[in-house]
Amino acid sequence: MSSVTVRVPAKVNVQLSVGPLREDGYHDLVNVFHAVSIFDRVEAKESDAITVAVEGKWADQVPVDDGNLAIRAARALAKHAGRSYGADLVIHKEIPVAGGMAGGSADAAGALVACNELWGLGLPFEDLMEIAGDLGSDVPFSLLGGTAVGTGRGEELSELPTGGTFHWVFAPAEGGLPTPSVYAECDRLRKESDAEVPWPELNERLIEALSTGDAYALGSYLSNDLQDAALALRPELATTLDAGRQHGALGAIVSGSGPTCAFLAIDATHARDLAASLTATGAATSAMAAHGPVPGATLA
Ligand SMILES: C[C@@](CO)(OP(=O)(O)O)[C@H](O)COP(=O)(O)OP(=O)(O)OC[C@H]1O[C@@H](n2ccc(N)nc2=O)[C@H](O)[C@@H]1O
Ligand SMILES: Nc1ncnc2c1ncn2[C@@H]1O[C@H](COP(=O)(O)OP(=O)(O)O)[C@@H](O)[C@H]1O
Repeated sequence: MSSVTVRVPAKVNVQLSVGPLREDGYHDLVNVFHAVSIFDRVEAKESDAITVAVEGKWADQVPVDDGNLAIRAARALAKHAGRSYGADLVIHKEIPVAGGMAGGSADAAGALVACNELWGLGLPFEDLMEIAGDLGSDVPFSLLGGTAVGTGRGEELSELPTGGTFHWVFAPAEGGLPTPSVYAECDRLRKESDAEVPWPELNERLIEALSTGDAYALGSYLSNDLQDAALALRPELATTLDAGRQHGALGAIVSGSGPTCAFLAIDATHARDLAASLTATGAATSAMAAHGPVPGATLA
């Protein structure tokens, strides 16, 4: 087999509850992931060494050395298999980079599936999920897809039933927001306000809205404990969120650590109109309509 291609989705967090800072520098989360129809493609071609090339709009913002999460995933898989393998990885990016949509995690998951196939390892999904959890907190969800709640760092996943399809608009923002900086700002703001840090709990009404496919209810229950931190670091995002609400978004939220803003639309037509309004009014430089849930990393 000379080449394998895997399609892997972006994610939005419909609930992101952040617990206290742990000894290991992470936070315990209740993190409800929802995979959406913005995809990277990871191609793996036979080679003597493990290399990566990146194509697409944000390619220049992605490292092509061992800092690339797809390279790290391929190396982790080869180590797990107990021998050296090669693969020329080519990533076709559509997921905003450092945008709070798990773009790097998606490519790591894509590389695991592509190299497992290219190298004929035949490792079961459970093995890939375990390797994924060591690569990053979001990587297991990029493999699984659909809608799921992550606990621990976010890597311990339980699938959630979703009734029907939800329609979204995502407005990427220029420049990234480093995830560690947003978590650190969240801790700083909490320390400053001397607020009691509640233990994260799953919002049962949000789960009900997901399972019944009730977009109006879901829009009212969207929550992200990192949003205040993202807005403190990037205050201009508040204007983008307000613009989406003014154009009828059922919910408006920073996606994960940001800076991408996510808007829940009424249906596909409203999503298309909302994306057009956000760019036409200058509230966003670009906007992408998408839907969810969609499957995780899948052989194309
Ligand atoms: C915030 C979220 C929401 O899904 O994703 P993004 O919005 O960035 O995509 C995730 O928690 C990001 O997941 P991921 O980007 O895989 O994080 P990791 O590589 O595991 O960790 C990067 C850094 O984020 C912080 N981190 C991450 C996860 C966690 N539960 N607590 C943390 O404090 C730590 O500073 C850590 O060093
Ligand atoms: N394959 C990759 N795609 C995107 N970013 C990557 C990749 N590999 C490493 N990175 C690095 O990871 C950082 C976080 O990227 P990403 O995972 O897209 O952000 P987020 O965690 O906000 O979703 C980027 O700034 C980039 O330097």
